[in-house]
Amino acid sequence: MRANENEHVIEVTDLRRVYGGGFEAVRGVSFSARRGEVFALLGTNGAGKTSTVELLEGLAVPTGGQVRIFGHDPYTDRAAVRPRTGVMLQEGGFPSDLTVLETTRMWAGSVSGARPPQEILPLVGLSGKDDVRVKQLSGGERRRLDLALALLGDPEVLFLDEPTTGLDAEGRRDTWRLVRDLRDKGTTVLLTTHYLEEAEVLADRLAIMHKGRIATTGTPAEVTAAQPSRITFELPQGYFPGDLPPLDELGVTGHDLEGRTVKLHTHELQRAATRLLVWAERTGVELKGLDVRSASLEEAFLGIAREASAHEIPDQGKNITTGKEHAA
Ligand SMILES: Nc1ncnc2c1ncn2[C@@H]1O[C@H](COP(=O)(O)OP(=O)(O)OP(=O)(O)O)[C@@H](O)[C@H]1O
Repeated sequence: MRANENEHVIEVTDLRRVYGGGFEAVRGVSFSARRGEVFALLGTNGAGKTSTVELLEGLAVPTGGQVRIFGHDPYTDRAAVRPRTGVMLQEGGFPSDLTVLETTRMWAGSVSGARPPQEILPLVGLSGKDDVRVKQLSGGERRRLDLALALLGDPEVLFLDEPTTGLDAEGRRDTWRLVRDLRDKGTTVLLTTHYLEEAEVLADRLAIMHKGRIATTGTPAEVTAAQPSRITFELPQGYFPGDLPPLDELGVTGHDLEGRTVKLHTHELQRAATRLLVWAERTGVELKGLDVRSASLEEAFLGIAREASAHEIPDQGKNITTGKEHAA
């Protein structure tokens, strides 16, 4: 039976993972993903993404909290979960002397109801590579083979660990297209990536992890909207910062001055830009190099990482959450 659309296919509640030496890599992480949703787990190096995903894949037992995939514990109820999941690991680790076709057939042997290799290989752009040995594949082609193997069982949940590392721009876009198609057919995808553009393009919702906790979560638009937008311009000749309209009137929450370049940060971009332009018009000055932009996911990521470090991850904070929220 396939999960219905509103069912949370992945449910993670207050998950904790402490390694042998006592290091707590995952510190109370909660999130969920519905059928046909792409959920991206982002984070700084060592944030705990892999440690979390391994628990979701049933490869280790959580120290605390719980994971449910289709309502089952992926570790203790592996038989119920495994046939419905596809896992694309960071390093496939196949015998490198086998050809692409032999590898795919070998893998298919361990998957119940596997799709024929001839159906899967073209999907990932490996048509015509049947007889090429794995060791002769380029890094990007190996990544495609990793993906092909994860798709053999026609999974309802797909774990993609940095799926486009090593792919060129075209390969990356092909993979994005494939992930979107899978999502549209109802596959739930859990994606980890260091490419923020990839998360921005693919994710329906995302969480940014830092030091074992979720620092923020939401749709890409929600996460970026929480960060200030920016207005940059050159201070007109003969003018001083004090000649500008009062910053609070502009709805500005922060500013920097580098040489004569003014950077204003605001959560009210339209109001700030309008008032600044009206002032420039009335004063008869040109704002050279004027640049008005919303925060990108990359800026949001850097801002969150900076803020999280500055706050030493308190349990409660303005933009720092304990990860206990289930975003709608
Ligand atoms: N087996 C282990 N024993 C002890 N500490 C570990 C072990 N595996 C991972 N860690 C530590 O746990 C933390 C989280 O590691 P993890 O690999 O989950 O992070 P990540 O977010 O996937 O990082 P990256 O983006 O760099 O791949 C790191 O500080 C890492 O050193």
